[in-house]
Amino acid sequence: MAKNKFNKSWLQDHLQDPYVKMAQKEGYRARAVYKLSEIDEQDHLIKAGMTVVDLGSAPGSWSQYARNRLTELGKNNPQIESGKPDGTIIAIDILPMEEIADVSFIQGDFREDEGLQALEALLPANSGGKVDLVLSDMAPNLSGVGVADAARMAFLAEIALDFSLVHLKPEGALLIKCFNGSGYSQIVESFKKVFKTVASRKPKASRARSSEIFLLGRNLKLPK
Ligand SMILES: C[S@@+](CC[C@H](N)C(=O)[O-])C[C@H]1O[C@@H](n2cnc3c(N)ncnc32)[C@H](O)[C@@H]1O
Repeated sequence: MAKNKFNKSWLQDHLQDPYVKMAQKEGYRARAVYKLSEIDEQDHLIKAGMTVVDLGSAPGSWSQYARNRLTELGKNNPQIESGKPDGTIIAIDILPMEEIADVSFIQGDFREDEGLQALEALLPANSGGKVDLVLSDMAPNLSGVGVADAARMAFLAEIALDFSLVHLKPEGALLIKCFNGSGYSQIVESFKKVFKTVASRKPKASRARSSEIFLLGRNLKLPK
């Protein structure tokens, strides 16, 4: 198909997409928010008082969602100022992200020491620098070469897992985006070594034709 024909049909699909329309109506920056919201509704990921790390956060809909949920939960806590979240959100992306109130954002590469250290410096000291929930919607720029793209995706999954091993609380959780193709079963095996429970999720907002799938690990296996 000619390139501009492909772009036209993508644009048409995008404009007709009910999740795009809903995101615009509800003030979210991306339709991706409905992937996280469906998983959160099913798995009750976000709870009051949590420290949440959002890897690959731009344009920001997952951070917006986390902030909205924590603010909703903050209404039950008299110690939380009205309209403020009961919790902490720290986000990182290579790309710039427009400010979101109460979200600390670092523009940096999570694969690089500099980006990682900037993120670690923001982890709240009052919880010993420990985190309750790591979210990763990180995705590499796709080259179209399946094996190379899968390897880049697998690497992002691996470093999100390494970060979680060091920084999650024992009862913490990690949710990552993967491709259900080459390398996926190895990522699942790595998750099973680290977490007591591992589940895959394909939310309705994740297009059926996409090999995208989300992997959720909960409760770290403590060293014996
Ligand atoms: C699908 S988008 C995330 C959408 C976001 N969850 C939202 O709801 O708005 C994937 C993001 O991952 C980011 N990303 C990819 N590799 C990264 C890396 N190594 N470090 C930081 N961000 C990365 C990309 O720049 C991109 O903005």
